[in-house]
Amino acid sequence: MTEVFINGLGLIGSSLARAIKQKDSQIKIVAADLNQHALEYAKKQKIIDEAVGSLRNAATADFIILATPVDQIIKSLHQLSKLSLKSGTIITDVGSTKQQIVAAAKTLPTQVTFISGHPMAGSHKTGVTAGRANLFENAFYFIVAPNASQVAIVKLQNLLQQLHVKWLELTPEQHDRLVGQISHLPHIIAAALVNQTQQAFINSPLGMRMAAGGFKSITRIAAADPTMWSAILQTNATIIADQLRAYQAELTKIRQAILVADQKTIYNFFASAKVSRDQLGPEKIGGLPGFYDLFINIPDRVGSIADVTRILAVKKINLVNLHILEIREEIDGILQLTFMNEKSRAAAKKILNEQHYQVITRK
Ligand SMILES: NC(=O)c1ccc[n+]([C@@H]2O[C@H](COP(=O)([O-])OP(=O)(O)OC[C@H]3O[C@@H](n4cnc5c(N)ncnc54)[C@H](O)[C@@H]3O)[C@@H](O)[C@H]2O)c1
Ligand SMILES: O=C(O)C(=O)C[C@]1(C(=O)O)C=C[C@@H](O)C=C1
Repeated sequence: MTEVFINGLGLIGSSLARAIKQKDSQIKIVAADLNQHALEYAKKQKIIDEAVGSLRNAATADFIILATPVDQIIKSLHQLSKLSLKSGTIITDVGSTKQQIVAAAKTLPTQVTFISGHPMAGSHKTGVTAGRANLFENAFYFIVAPNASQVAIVKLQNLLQQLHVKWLELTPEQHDRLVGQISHLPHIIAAALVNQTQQAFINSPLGMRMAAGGFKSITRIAAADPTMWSAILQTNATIIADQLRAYQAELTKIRQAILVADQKTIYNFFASAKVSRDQLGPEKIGGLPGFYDLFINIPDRVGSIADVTRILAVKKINLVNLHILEIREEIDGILQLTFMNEKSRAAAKKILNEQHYQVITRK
């Protein structure tokens, strides 16, 4: 019988547990958490089979999932490296930063495999009661596994099959730069805006309560858990500091334009943001109907996208959407191809593989 050990049964850990049980109720889930209430609740709701005291009980597990705040994940990896674990165990984590976690995993014994993971969906809510099996549906799930075999990666993806995510492999540095910009920086901006607004209304406490949709949508994530976010910022400090500086420069630019009534700069500031934001797509990821995506690496040269669409057109494979995901300037682009159904996706995968394109999606 497959045994899964989860350390940290909050929003993310319990969502994974629910999805694993949905895939196969015979899989045994053992969990540890500092919060006894979380464990009792999970046991009662049959989200887990057994609650235990600590990581020391992970010795018989086939999979170990670390789902505590990032600083605690790093500590757990050091603890695990001193335990005698089952040979072939796959250890994974769900932490929001990767460079320090992957470095800490280097101390693990060679008979286990470490595959770092990061589901790119979640909530400002925390705890076991906020979790749900379809939290990550259609979201990206980053895999950072410089030393893992494809066989091990596929084993983990099979365990997490019910999540219905889009798998994408990144290096630790690519990962931390990417999420620094699209996740960590926005959380800092939201919290800073709430703090500054609070100060602005220090003598009129009802001021913030007057806020309508605008303030509420940009600050929803300021309600996120401070423990989790302190650990994230601490483990991605240099990258976030650079991104914050670039953001401050953008604020300085618009401040200057306002002061000198430079209407053209002000207009372009909003117009360029609107074009980019309009391309972002739907607000909600969890619960959307399934899309059939393929991700391929494309070389950074004129005509490379046209080459891909021509190959598909010759085979009469219809594309629903095509999107270039630029992760960093220096590396090749990633092209996201969306199809109407699985049959088209599979046919496209086959033909593009034959033409030596590197397909990076796994299902
Ligand atoms: N919240 C999100 O949107 C989101 C999304 C993706 C990834 N993540 C990452 O997932 C991880 C968990 O986040 P979450 O949102 O589930 O937080 P959470 O607060 O809901 O859950 C964390 C759980 O870990 C437990 N815990 C803390 N320290 C522990 C320790 N030393 N040993 C055992 N249990 C401990 C807490 O009691 C809690 O139940 C974090 O690393 C976070 O960066 C969060
Ligand atoms: O939806 C939210 O509330 C989130 O903040 C989720 C969110 C993010 O998008 O920044 C937060 C942290 C994670 O590491 C991944 C996802």
